[in-house]
Amino acid sequence: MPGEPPGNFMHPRDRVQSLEPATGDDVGGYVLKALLGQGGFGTVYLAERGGQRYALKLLPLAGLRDWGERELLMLARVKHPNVVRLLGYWHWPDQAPCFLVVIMEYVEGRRLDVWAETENPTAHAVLLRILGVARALRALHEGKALHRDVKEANILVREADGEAVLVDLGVGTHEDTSRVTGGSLPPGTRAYLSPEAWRFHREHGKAPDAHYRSTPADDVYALGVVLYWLLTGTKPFHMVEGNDGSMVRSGPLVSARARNGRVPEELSTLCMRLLEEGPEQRPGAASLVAQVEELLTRDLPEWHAPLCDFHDAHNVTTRPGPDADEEVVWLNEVREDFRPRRGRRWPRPVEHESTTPAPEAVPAQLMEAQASASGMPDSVAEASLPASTVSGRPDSVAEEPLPASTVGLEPRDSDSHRATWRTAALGVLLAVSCAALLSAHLGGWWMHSFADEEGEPAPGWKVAPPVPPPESSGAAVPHGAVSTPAAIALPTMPSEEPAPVKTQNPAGDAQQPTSPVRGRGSAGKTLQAAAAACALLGCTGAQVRERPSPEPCPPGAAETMKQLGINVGDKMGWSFGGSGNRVLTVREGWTSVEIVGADFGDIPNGSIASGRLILGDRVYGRMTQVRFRDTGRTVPVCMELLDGGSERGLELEPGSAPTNLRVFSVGYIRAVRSFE
Ligand SMILES: Nc1ncnc2c1ncn2[C@@H]1O[C@H](COP(=O)(O)OP(=O)(O)OP(=O)(O)O)[C@@H](O)[C@H]1O
Repeated sequence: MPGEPPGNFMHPRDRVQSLEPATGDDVGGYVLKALLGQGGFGTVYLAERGGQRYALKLLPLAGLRDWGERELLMLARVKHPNVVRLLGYWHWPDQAPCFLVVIMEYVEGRRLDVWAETENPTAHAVLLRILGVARALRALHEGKALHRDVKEANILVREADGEAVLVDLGVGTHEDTSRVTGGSLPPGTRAYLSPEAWRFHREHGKAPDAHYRSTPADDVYALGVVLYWLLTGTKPFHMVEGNDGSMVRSGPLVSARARNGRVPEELSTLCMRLLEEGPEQRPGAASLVAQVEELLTRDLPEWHAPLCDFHDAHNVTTRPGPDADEEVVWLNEVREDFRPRRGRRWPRPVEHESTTPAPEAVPAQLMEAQASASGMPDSVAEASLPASTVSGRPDSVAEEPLPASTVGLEPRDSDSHRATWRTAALGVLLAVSCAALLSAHLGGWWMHSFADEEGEPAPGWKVAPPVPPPESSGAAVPHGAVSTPAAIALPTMPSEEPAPVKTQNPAGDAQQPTSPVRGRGSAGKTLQAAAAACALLGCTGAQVRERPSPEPCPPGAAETMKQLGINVGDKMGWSFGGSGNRVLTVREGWTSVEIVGADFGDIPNGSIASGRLILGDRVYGRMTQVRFRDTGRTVPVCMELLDGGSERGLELEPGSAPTNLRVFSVGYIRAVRSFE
């Protein structure tokens, strides 16, 4: 559904949340197996019935009936292999219906952004997916319908045949349907809105009855944004606030090929045509299909080379430079000779655990081949999840900059510690096996050795710190420049390098420029987590750390996020301080992270999110305020920290101790309705 709920929208789901079913529940004979996605309006589950799998979308009836029925109408109208298929619907529960339940075919696959991040596709492969979406749009447009929310998150790449399937017609419209939205902007997601929609908003936004009427050219433009991101790893523009308060583009449009020299010229030209300023200059969907089909006949090598550089175990930085901030520039400016890194992530080598001598660096592609050949998991972030539940990032995020309230950085990318994934994985395996054995047999001893290493555990570490109920403090969640003990710890190991990071005050002010990081490779993390959890839990006997208690958002956070164009579930990158992907040491308490990768809604890239780190079975981050990088404006938000695999909280890295929590320095930050 829309990235941006319409007008003066009060979320009806808040009213029915307690009635909402959960995984494992039976909804009219369909057993909910897994959460596939939760958007601004509905919740989508993988469900099973009679051995068959389905996707069930639950939309609260209260207030959303129009939207739900609109989605039904749209789905019923369009029957196309590249559009998700409607199988039925009913109101649930039968006695006192609260939800519209839409039954759809289950598209087993990955979101387009996840697919791209994992596969590091070629121009040819990208074009095949664009062809599927173009065909879907052609069918919609020929049927006088518009999708109005074309974006990576609404395109699934079906595992079985690789076809792109368009989902979420919830804010689509048909020439016969009545208008549901208010306001001068159409529903949809800001980064994908056409220039003419923004122009209309600028010129007529203040008029009470102004209503932008979307056209097929809006869908085509949005597909252009998708294509541009697939080719370059960045959005064509960032929207920034202009002098008059309206949203304007951050700079001129740079061709896809200028951003990434691996993009074939003709494909770049096509992409730029989709992004033309004037709607009449863009091709219609039918013409687009024909042009794409024609381009697919090209057979030059450049069409079959990966568009981006591969991640490998150590290339977490791009190019060496006299100044590390060069990479920050890379993130924000035109780069002719650099590409974002994509492809399956590498197991992070566990340099300190492995005693194997470092082999020579192995080219990324070759390493990938080795990884596949051996059958070892090469992408743990995705290996253990149903494909379509793996969420990806909407922008080139996992490879970005940061500040932080951190100390104790442990470099991951040192040449002197190079090891292949094989030796690294073996190292982890051995370390974990040992950890498990030791914890089982020598728990007391280990606890003792911990005390030796860390000194007396800090008071309160034996149980997860209770989260004070919001009423108890008078404020729901601390925000503003309130400081709990700083989430800064001293380096714990002599081998750790001094932290090349800035420090921050509790309000989250960045005091030094940031250094960049790259996406985290996460294979082996389960094992590492096991080791770390064992270190923290098993060896201390009876203490079991659990998740922190749920908490509501700070007052005003939901409204503010809505105004900023951020919906519940939206994600962006975050980073703790330092240069590069790092394990670093933090403590519970107030902390700050940098929002990295792109603007998050209207929050500028590089702004500082602050909140608390809480130790449970993992380290949970609850961010309750954001300070804008450019204006210094501080607003309440409700966002949680996810790790690089989009799991809530940060995994404890080996070597964590109660007062010195070792975590990885980058991940995702997600807008939430409450802290669960
Ligand atoms: N038929 C399907 N098969 C598999 N996964 C699906 C299906 N429909 C939706 N999903 C997954 O669920 C996610 C949310 O679905 P959808 O976009 O329809 O919900 P929404 O509430 O409208 O979300 P949003 O407000 O974010 O757009 C999708 O991004 C996709 O990953």
